[in-house]
Amino acid sequence: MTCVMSTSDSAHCPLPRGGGMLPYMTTDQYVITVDELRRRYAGGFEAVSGITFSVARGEIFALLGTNGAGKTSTVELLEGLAEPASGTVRVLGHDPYRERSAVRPRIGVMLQEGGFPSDLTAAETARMWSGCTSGARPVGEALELVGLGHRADVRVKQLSGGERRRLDLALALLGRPEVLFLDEPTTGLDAEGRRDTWDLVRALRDTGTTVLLTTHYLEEAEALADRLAIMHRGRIVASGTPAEVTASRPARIRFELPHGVQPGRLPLALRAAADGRRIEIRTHQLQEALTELLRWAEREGVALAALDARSASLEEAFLEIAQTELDMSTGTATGMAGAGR
Ligand SMILES: Nc1ncnc2c1ncn2[C@@H]1O[C@H](COP(=O)(O)OP(=O)(O)OP(=O)(O)O)[C@@H](O)[C@H]1O
Repeated sequence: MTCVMSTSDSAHCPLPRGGGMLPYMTTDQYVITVDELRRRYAGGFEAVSGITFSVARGEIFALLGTNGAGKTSTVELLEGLAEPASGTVRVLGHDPYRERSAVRPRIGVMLQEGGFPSDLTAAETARMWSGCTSGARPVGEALELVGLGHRADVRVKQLSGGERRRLDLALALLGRPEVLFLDEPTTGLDAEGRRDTWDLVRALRDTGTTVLLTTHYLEEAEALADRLAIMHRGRIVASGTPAEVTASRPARIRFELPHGVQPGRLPLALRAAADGRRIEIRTHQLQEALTELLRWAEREGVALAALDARSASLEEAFLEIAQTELDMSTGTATGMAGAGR
């Protein structure tokens, strides 16, 4: 949990190597830069193994990954809670660990688990927090922002898990942070709460706040992130905009052939996996393949039941990447080109 206050900017960032930087950006437009970052725990286990990325001002950047991939370990380095084993981190032009006093006032942090005194009400908790935050917004405003205005006088121990997550977010927002770190911000929220949080995060981005979030919900990353990086075992294995990450994965066309029409009658290029009458085609040329299929169906007078054509979702891309990485680590894969390597 963080106290959030305010000071002035002096962005001065080293250039990150690798695929982390947008070509049209200059270094001072990046508020977070990470270069060859490593983190080791006592005992020598390396949880973060040389990652490089950068986040531009006013951007929402998502860190995704399998359990234990190193997301929280990375975010803690960005928040200045621990010192890297090697590599560099700059947040708003400063080393967040060594120049903590310059960085902390300008960032807001929502940890995975916020520890609140359970006997205080939501408003009392926020007021306590506000006491160590310079330039804090009014407590009522912070609670309203996260939809907790009507629960201000309820004790923390009586709030639901989702409401506590919202209170956590309200505290992170108290100091009007320039950079907001959100570690799994919507875990425990219902569908409506999740959508509300997405709207709030987008609104913050639209007013210039830079947001770095971790999430297990791929749908959340797809809906929110301007850019993202997928981590696996301490390394970034894919990165880019959601569209870039999914574009490298094949699209899918599914349909059922009518009785009496054999899969062998499909145009040659489209013959793909057939499971009885059910056909699945995987293709990197969705438009061309679909056009060819529909023309063939019209020509042959074939009705395609349950026709479904779609680009790969982030979830499919993620699962494929995770599986490929797993296969590679057990020596059974054919290989994978990670965009962020
Ligand atoms: N204090 C610690 N000491 C030793 N190892 C740790 C410590 N904290 C985390 N780890 C290990 O580091 C690895 C990365 O953990 P981390 O919490 O960063 O992953 P994550 O991607 O955030 O995972 P999740 O999605 O499950 O929250 C894991 O293997 C974890 O067991």
